Order: sequence, then structure tokens, then C-alpha cells
Amino acid sequence: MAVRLGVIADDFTGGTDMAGFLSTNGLRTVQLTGLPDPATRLPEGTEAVVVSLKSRSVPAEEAVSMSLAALAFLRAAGAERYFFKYCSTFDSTPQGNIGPVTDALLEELGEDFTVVAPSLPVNGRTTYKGHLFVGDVPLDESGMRHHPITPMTDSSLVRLMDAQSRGTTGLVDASTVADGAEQVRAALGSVRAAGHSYAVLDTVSDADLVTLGEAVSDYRLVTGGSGLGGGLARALSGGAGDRTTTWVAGDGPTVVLSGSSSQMTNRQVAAYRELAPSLAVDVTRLLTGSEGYREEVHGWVLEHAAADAPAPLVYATAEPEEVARVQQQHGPGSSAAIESFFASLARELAAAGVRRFVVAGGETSGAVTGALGVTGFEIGPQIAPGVPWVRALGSGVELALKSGNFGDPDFFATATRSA
Ligand SMILES: Nc1ncnc2c1ncn2[C@@H]1O[C@H](COP(=O)(O)OP(=O)(O)O)[C@@H](O)[C@H]1O
Ligand SMILES: O=C(O)[C@@H](O)C(=O)COP(=O)(O)O
Repeated sequence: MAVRLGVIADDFTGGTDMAGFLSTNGLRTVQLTGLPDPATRLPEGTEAVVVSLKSRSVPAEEAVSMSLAALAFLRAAGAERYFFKYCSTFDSTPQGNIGPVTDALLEELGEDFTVVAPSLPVNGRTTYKGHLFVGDVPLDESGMRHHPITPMTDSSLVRLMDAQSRGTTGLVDASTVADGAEQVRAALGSVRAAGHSYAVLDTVSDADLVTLGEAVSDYRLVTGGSGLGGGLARALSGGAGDRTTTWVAGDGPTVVLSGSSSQMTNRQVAAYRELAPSLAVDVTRLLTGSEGYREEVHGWVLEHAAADAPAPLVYATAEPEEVARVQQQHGPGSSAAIESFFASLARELAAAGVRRFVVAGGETSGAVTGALGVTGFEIGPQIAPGVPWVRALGSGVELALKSGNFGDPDFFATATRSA
């Protein structure tokens, strides 16, 4: 069977989010982590492949070359069409990455037009008149304005895309989307005929995603969030239903590692601290290389990790003022240093027998997954929209990679109970 869709995801939580929506909307999906070895063999019957990169916040040229390498792998795997998955909050540095990667993929595929559709209404991300909303407020008024790596200070997707890319951006507005897939196709034709290279797609409801998925099902390259991914999977599979693998959780202890500083993760950490042993990372000791600090944290986790007790939580999660203070005092490299701390902690814990990791934050998840040497995942049941359990091919280690703002305040308790 042909690979119907090849996805290039710009971070790891984004990759699992996408893989989860593709699976529940009808495509048998495998997620690969990092640039796959060209010799990687896909399981029989794979209909969608998600290559998850850690390219969201690296310099734009690096993001482009990683994405082109992922495209080459997917082409060689025989993918019929491609999807560039980025965040539902359009996380990008001022220099872009979404624009330059989109341009490079279009050029490589010999195409001159695509869509821009980050919306994920089930998690409160909608687009109206080209402006991205998070819940009830425009993106630039949401917690994303304080993101430690990719602060978002504009909500206009047209302006954001124009600033990052070579071409210009048009809009297919909500009233056209409400009129159905045929009208959307016609409107896309008009935007393209007007000389634009990209069209932002207004999306206010899950029903819109079904319309939009149908409207772009013959595109060679689509860009956007997992919402459009789900709509496209539905169109491509002809409504084949849920293709998620079901499984019984394996034995062994679980730990929760939280490196996300989003508003929702702050609430989730506060709620879970009431229920389980928790340890705040002492960022100053960590960043000043305090001797023995890593070993202390490692020892603490192992002391508290038992299969029949609440899973311990280690967190760097902090309010925006504290994150800003850390960055000011220790420099921009502090984010990466905290990621690498979680990565080495996860590696040591896996070696000590921890079998299940709940990880919060996309960058943090990328670092942890890389450290665990995971090459790919099979996709399991959803804990919350956009957060499926995934099981590492080979080692069988199970992970829940939670995007910063996903899940409700009880997410960690729900996830660790279902582990
Ligand atoms: N207390 C802190 N001070 C400074 N940086 C932090 C702190 N806690 C986490 N970080 C860094 O902030 C970044 C958060 O990004 P990510 O893991 O993608 O989560 P999210 O996007 O949900 O905030 C990571 O690089 C992480 O190491
Ligand atoms: O689209 C989304 O919102 C997520 O899939 C995602 O990419 C989130 O990234 P992080 O907030 O960095 O976890």
C-alpha cells in the first residue's frame, strides 16, 4: 500500500500530536524521530509517516536543510503528498523558520502555492480574518507572548508569513470556508491567480477542518497544524475510522519531566504537586555547574519512582518573570542547558529501569527522546486531544509527549493513572 502522506514536523510533541490525529482520522501512522536512516523499513501497511525534527528554533538555514533531508526520505519512501506540521500557535522566531522551510519545500517539489492553517479548534486555536486566536484572545495577547524561545507578538498570520517568506500571502475567509470545499477550492484558485504563494485558511470549528481537508486533498504540499492534518487524513482515508493501536501499559515505574513554561503547564504542575512527590529544578545550581547536583536529582527520582506509587515530578516549569530572570542572569544558552539536563536525567532513569515518561514541552520532549535513542514510535490511545501515548519501536519505552498548552489542569494525574 502506498504512503498516502509524508509529514515533516518541526518538533517532537508536534509530531506526536499530528500522528495522533492522523491515526484517529483513518491513516495507519508511524512516527520517526529525527532524520531517519535511509535504510529505515516502514511497517507493512503504513499509510502516513511523520518525521519529527527539532527544527522549530534552530537557525533558519539549519531548519531548511533538515526539512529538505526529511523530504528526501519521504520521497524515497514513496509518499504521494507532503505536510509541513508546525505549532497551532505558529511558534517561530522573528527570522522565521516556517516561511523559509515552506519556501524550500515548495521549490524542491516544483510547486508555487500552498496553504497556511495552524488552527486546532478542539484545543482553542482558531483563525478568523487571518488572525490566530488562543481561546478567547488573539495570539499576541495569550501566554505565547512570553514564550522563552519563540515569543509571539503578532496574531496576523498574513503578516507573520509575509515577514518570514519570499512570497506574499492571501486569505480564504471564514464565510467561504462555511460554503464548503468547492468554494474553498475556487477561492484558493483566486488567491493563487492574484500572485500569492500562500493562503491563510480561516478555521473556526472542527467542521471547517473536514471541509478544508477535502479542499486541499490534491495538494502536493500542505502546511499547518494537526487540525488540518486530521481533516486531510479523513479525506484521504475516505473516513476509514480510528486506526490507533490499542495496548495494555507495560510494567515498571513512570516519571514526569516538565521543561515547559507555558501557562497550562504551570497550572498542571501546581495541580500535580498536590498529589505526588515533586522536585523543582534548582536552575541556579544547574546552570552554575554545582557539583553533585545531577546525581542528587537522579537519586531523588529513583527513591520516589515505584510502579505502585504516584509518579514523581521533576520540573523547571516557572512563571514568565522567573524564566526571563533566568535568561537575563544566565544568558540565552540557559534553555538548551535545562533541556540537556532533562535529557541526561531521562537517559540515566531509563538505564535504571524507568519504563514510562510523561514529558511536557516540545523542545524538552525532543531532547529527552533523542537522549533515549528512540528512532520511532507506534501511536497509542489519546490521553487528551493532541497527546497520545506512544511506544518506542525497539525498546518499548512508553512516552506521553505533551505540548506546552495541551491538556487540562489534571493532565499529569490522568496520564500517570492511564500509564
Ligand atoms: N525555569 C526556566 N528558566 C529558563 N528556561 C526554562 C525554564 N524552564 C524551562 N525552560 C526552557 O524553556 C523552553 C521551553 O520550551 P518547550 O520545552 O518547547 O516547552 P513550551 O514551549 O511548552 O514552553 C525549554 O528550552 C526549557 O529548557
Ligand atoms: O500544534 C501544536 O500546538 C503542538 O503540536 C505543538 O507543536 C506544540 O509545541 P510545544 O508547545 O513546544 O510543545
